[in-house]
Amino acid sequence: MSGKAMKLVVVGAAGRMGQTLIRTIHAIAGAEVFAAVEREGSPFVGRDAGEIAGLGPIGVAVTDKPLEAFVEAEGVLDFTTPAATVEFSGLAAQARIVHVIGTTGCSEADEERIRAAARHARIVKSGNMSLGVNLLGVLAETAARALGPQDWDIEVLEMHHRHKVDAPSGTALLLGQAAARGRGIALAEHSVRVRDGHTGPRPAGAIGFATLRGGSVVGEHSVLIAGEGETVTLSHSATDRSIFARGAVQAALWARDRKPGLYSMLDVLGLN
Ligand SMILES: NC(=O)C1=CN([C@@H]2O[C@H](COP(=O)(O)OP(=O)(O)OC[C@H]3O[C@@H](n4cnc5c(N)ncnc54)[C@H](OP(=O)(O)O)[C@@H]3O)[C@@H](O)[C@H]2O)C=CC1
Ligand SMILES: O=C(O)C1=N[C@H](C(=O)O)C[C@H](O)C1
Repeated sequence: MSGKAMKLVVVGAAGRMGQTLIRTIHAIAGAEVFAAVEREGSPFVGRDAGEIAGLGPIGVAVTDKPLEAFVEAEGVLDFTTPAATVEFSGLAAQARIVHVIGTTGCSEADEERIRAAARHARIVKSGNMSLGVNLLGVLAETAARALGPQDWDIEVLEMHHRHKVDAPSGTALLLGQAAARGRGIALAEHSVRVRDGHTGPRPAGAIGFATLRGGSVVGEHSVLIAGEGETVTLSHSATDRSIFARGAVQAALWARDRKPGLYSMLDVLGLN
């Protein structure tokens, strides 16, 4: 383990998570904001990343040249868009640095490109970087295993702010995957993501998803397991994005001395 602060690049540095990451890394002794990246044409290119994040100047100007930043760095923290993340995974693999991916809404084709990059890079990817949600996933898996599909119905409910562009959330899918693992089934074959009109009765063993959007909600998730006359509800409320940023920095530090591969926050947190 190196004693020096880990040199981290924040991509999407002017975004909601990007700014939170800049503030979080700045406050952690074992990590430093080495570079900050925004897309070509962004009005933030050339501005100081600390000023954008409300810290005051930190001497790191936002750049639109990710590879130049990556080759001198040790890790990249990426909460951007699926298209950008796929591109960054190739560049991070080329530069042989750690890539922490928080971006959600990736397609199966995107996931395949990320798996390919993980042959050369150390990638940690999770729909939610917080300790609380990853523990909730473990609890949901245990509950789903104990409460069988003939008598108990699983529904995942989530709410996020009005700006969120993907649904269901990455966290809702992570929780659905955990419940499916508990039941020993493939989520893709049992998930019900939309209901509208005359749907007919609920198929036994389905894992349903419901999505709410509005206001400034950081992230609300519940797994409801409903039986005859009783419902078990497992919930998590995020009130501050710093929980995701701290998890991302922890993931980068954890992956620093690992072999190339695709890891999850369960690996980082020792919950696997
Ligand atoms: N896993 C987790 O724990 C969490 C995951 N997320 C996920 O992180 C992602 C980002 O969320 P949020 O911060 O709210 O979104 P924002 O839209 O606020 O931020 C995204 C940033 O990425 C920038 N960006 C887009 N494309 C590129 C590119 N090619 N190069 C560099 N920068 C780029 C955007 O710039 P521009 O606006 O100019 O396009 C923007 O500044 C979402 O997928 C969200 O679901 C969020 C929180 C926690
Ligand atoms: O877009 C967000 O804001 C969040 N996205 C992640 C998700 O899709 O689950 C994590 C968190 O809930 C916030």
